[in-house]
Amino acid sequence: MTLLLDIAATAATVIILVFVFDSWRKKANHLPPGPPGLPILGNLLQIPATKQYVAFQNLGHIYGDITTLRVPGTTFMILNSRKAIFDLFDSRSSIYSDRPHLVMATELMGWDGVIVLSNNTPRFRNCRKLLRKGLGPSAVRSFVPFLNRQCAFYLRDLLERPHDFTDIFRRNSGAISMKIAYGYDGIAEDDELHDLAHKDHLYFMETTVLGVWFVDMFPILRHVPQWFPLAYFKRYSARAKPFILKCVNKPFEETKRHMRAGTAGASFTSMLLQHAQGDPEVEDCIKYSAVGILLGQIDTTRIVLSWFFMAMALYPEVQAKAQAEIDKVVGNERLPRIEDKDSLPYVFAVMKEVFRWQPPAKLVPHAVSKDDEYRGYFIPAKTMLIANIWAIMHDESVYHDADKFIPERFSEEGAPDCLDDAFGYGRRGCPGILVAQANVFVWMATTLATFDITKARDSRGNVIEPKVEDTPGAINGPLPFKVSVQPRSETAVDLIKRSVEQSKTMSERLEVFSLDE
Ligand code: HEM
Repeated sequence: MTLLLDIAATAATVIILVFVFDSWRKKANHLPPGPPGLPILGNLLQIPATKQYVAFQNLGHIYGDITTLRVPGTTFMILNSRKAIFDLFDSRSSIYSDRPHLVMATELMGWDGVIVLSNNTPRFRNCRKLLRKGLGPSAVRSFVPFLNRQCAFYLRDLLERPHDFTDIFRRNSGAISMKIAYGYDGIAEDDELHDLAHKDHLYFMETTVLGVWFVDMFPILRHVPQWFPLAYFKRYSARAKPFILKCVNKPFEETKRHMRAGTAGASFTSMLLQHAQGDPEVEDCIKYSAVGILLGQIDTTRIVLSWFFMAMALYPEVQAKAQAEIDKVVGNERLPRIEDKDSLPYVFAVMKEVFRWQPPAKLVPHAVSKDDEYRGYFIPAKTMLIANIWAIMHDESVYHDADKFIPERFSEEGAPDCLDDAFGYGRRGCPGILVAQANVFVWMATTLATFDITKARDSRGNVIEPKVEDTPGAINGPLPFKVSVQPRSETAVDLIKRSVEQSKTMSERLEVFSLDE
């Protein structure tokens, strides 16, 4: 009798397992369509090393706006339409807010605590809450005088070293993020820290590129020793990790030291630490959120402004129209300010068009935490889904002549707001959006007020045509290019000099802000 029961129970278990496996197999076979791949390599050879967003957009034309691709170790999906992205990343944000697991960046490099690579865990949600407070409307209002003031120094640098515009963007945006995150003046106070932040950022950019590090595809490789001939990634991470940990810890500890000495000004870190009451978990969240500000701000701002300079050289008529608006509304007695944004709609449209024409984050990856179904397709838990922001911004059915720079498109009826896409989606949307927009707007407006940007000439006087070519990597900036940056007039030079003198007399400190919003 017992034997019979055993046999019956075993048979029932087998039937259930077969049923579960069969229904899983049917579902797994019902993934969104995609190109056939090779055994083992899958679609690896169909993904180019550069301009993946164009290849992904082309696949979308063939297979539809959700395309499945397989590479060794993972299956992922490309979202090529605004509708699919909003349906999943926004409307189903509670399950589409994880990140793909990057072994190289998190486990080997030491970035496991940073927000941008975290899954949607309780810790992540606490950190996002802190970021909402520390970069919310009240905080950003308090940053405005500092951001306005900082423009004068940026223009002075541009006047002195017009050819070094990329370096000027890099150093000034680094200084702004150090100030907001820690209350530091990164240039004057601690050059080493400033350089550390940039080095850190480079490491971050190099190690978060998808599909480049073998160890991300074959996580078992994380266990190979450093001396192993192909273990370049191990040696690289061993070299980099101490810098990363220093960049995470040093400015945070310095801020705490200043707080104990009573010399700390307002900043994201100091304001939030006052309310942390020594709770180590909250302090850890603050520390890593502050690093998120450095990583989030430094390169995006440099990139947006670089594309802006290129656009102004390529489209002089746009530049002239924006300058005419500034001359009429602001005049030449003072520099434009963040508060002028609503009275400068064309300049604001120029800013939007830069974000649309060359979105800094062209491909944005999320991962799904649970099995899901969409339009009858199966999306298994842990699948990485990549929003092709570039494809949406260059969708001809939405933005005509999408490769051209046409700010006027935003005054046409029904034009979508590209800023809803440029800063990401759902619970993962960029927490620095208010700071970024205020900062980028005022840099663009003050540049237009005081400088003419035109195509450069070589030593024989021939025009050097800037090429609209981007760098490979997670954040896409232009390849190095030359433009000519000249002050618009003697009056503009005087205005810059006067503004620098006035700014020197203003407080460098950020104002105290409310954490209630
Ligand atoms: C110039 C412009 C900027 C652009 C275009 C930009 C764009 C983005 C995008 C597309 C994401 C990913 C969103 C997603 O996964 O759906 C992101 C994440 C993030 N950004 Fe920005 N960003 C900019 C500036 C900033 C600034 C100024 C800060 C801080 C002050 C910042 C902090 C962050 C952080 C911490 C994250 C990670 C959020 C998370 O993973 O949950 N960003 N940003």
